[in-house]
Amino acid sequence: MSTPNQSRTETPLLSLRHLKKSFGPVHAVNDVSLDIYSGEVIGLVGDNAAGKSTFLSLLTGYNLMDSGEIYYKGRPVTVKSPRSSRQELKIEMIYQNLSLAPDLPIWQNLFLGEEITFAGIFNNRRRMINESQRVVRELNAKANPTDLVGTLSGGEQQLVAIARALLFSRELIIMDEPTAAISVAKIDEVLKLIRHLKAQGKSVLLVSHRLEDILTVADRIVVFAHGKIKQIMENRNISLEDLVHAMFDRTPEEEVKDVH
Ligand SMILES: Nc1ncnc2c1ncn2[C@@H]1O[C@H](COP(=O)(O)OP(=O)(O)OP(=O)(O)O)[C@@H](O)[C@H]1O
Repeated sequence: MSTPNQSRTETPLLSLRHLKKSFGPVHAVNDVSLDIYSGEVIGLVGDNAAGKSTFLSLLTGYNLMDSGEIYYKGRPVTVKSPRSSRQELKIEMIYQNLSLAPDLPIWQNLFLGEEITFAGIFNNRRRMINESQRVVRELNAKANPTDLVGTLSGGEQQLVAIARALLFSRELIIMDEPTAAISVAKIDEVLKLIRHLKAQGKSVLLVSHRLEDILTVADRIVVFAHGKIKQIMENRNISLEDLVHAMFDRTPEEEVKDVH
């Protein structure tokens, strides 16, 4: 197994090698290799149609790759489905729309599809509520496990989605535009949660068009363009201008001019 990042000696949580996925003539992901380490936050950026979502879908099992290899802690894994991504790669994907059921209480949302049962038959409601209480408290949320998700604020709903990752001991949390649908006041809370996950040794892959969020929390920034990784930047003293330049080869002023 070749390593694109020679500077670190520990075994990566995930090693991705030469991932490829095409849709007809479109090479959406074209020979992407990346190491993801435990306890790091990676920001994923790129222009529209750069291939970010397709790349993530190969990790979460929603699309099957045409070729390439994925190693979990050095062991080769074939991702066959979303379930195998969750169970074998320990990935939790948090979508922009959060994919929560508003009419169900927090505890049922947390255990949806992965219920704790008595001998595989009856749901163990009491245990699921207790476990939910534990993770909700760990995240310093004020909500109760029996509260309906639909009654929670956008920020609290984020928390429920993140609590799922803690509950099932996922190791990589992928967040797709987590700050797009919430108020500016709540953005800091989400960034705080990302730091909390990192402090727990979890890895976070953060996709966001809010580059200031990426610059605030990411350890490394991966720039996608035309289905490939164009650049991997250590997030040290990077300015917004540097990042925009890496993404578009243009200055932010030129970007703004183009938008108007
Ligand atoms: N299911 C699909 N069928 C056909 N083409 C697809 C499919 N999914 C993605 N593509 C194409 O693959 C390319 C990469 O798209 P992708 O959604 O991965 O980019 P992205 O970087 O996530 O873009 P955005 O930031 O706009 O969401 C695009 O040209 C897109 O049209």
